[in-house]
Amino acid sequence: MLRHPEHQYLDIIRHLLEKGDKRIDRTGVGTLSMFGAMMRFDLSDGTFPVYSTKKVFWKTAVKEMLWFLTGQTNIQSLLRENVRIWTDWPLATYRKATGTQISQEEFEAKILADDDFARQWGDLGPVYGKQWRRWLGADGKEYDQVADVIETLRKNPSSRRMLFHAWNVPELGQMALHPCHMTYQFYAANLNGEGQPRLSLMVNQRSCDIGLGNPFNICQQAALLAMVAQQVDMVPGELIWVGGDTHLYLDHQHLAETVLEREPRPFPKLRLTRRPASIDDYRIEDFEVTGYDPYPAIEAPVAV
Ligand SMILES: Nc1nc(=O)c2c([nH]1)NC[C@@H]1CN(c3ccc(C(=O)N[C@@H](CCC(=O)O)C(=O)O)cc3)CN21
Ligand SMILES: O=c1ccn([C@H]2C[C@H](O)[C@@H](COP(=O)(O)O)O2)c(=O)[nH]1
Repeated sequence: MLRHPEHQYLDIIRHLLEKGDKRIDRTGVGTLSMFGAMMRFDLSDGTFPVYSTKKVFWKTAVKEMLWFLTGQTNIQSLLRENVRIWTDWPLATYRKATGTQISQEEFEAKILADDDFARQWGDLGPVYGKQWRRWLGADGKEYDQVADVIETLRKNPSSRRMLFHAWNVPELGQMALHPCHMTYQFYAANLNGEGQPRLSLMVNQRSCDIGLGNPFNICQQAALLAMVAQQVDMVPGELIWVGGDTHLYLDHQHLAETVLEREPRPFPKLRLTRRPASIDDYRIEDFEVTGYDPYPAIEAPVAV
């Protein structure tokens, strides 16, 4: 039998536990780290790579991807979707600036209720959405990299220039966090053969939190590939994920040991229930996921 593709994830975790380079990182938590990791997932049969060895809240991850695609950078619109994974960063800024010890719940409630407060305290700076959809050029123009890739896929799908990038050097200092998943490069195959062309996506991620971030990143990147493929009348091929500094936070060792004790179960399938008019029109209800039967979730703190 073919080895379950989730073993690629488990192999990285095992490698980090056994051979990871121990260091203090920016957050002060400390990590076991390695440099240069790759995983490949064949999505051509509708597979949706949501790990099974811990429950992954895939809807939250896909909602984050939909939020990137809107071009927005304020957590208010994320909180409206009940996605709370980005609150810690503006919350830390607010606490530091005001000296108050407001709770996360109270802070989120204020962001939701008060637009002025949200404008002042809820913005993450020019992070992913801004760079993907409205990269500000030195010529003063805004560039929609996602729309450009989709147009090239339609007009010139053998192009080697189909990518978007978030590492906007002059704006790095204004971002709450530097981009982690940086380049999204597309590749179309079987352009002259029978049937629909196959679209693949390679993501280059400079920094990867293997316990919390990676499970989200893999399934949201697969969701993006499904959307773009549908928009250009192709079918998903492979998702190829390449990690730079790939690390396990030292307070995630229980997570690592628990997933390694579990035998992966089959990945679920993804079906898009309708064909929205453009890449801007997808909603979470369009994602139908069947056959997801994970082991229980594993709680772990996020390093801020
Ligand atoms: N240290 C760190 N790791 C990350 O993965 C990460 C960052 N920082 N900063 C920016 C974003 C925020 N991300 C996050 C943040 C939190 C969770 C998290 O807590 N996940 C839990 C609960 C999910 C939920 O409540 O819906 C999980 O079990 O997956 C996941 C991704 C990914 N990114
Ligand atoms: O989508 C994401 C976003 C963030 N991460 C992780 C990777 C690192 O652990 C931190 C970012 O810290 P840096 O010091 O800027 O590298 O967030 C992720 O895995 N996935």
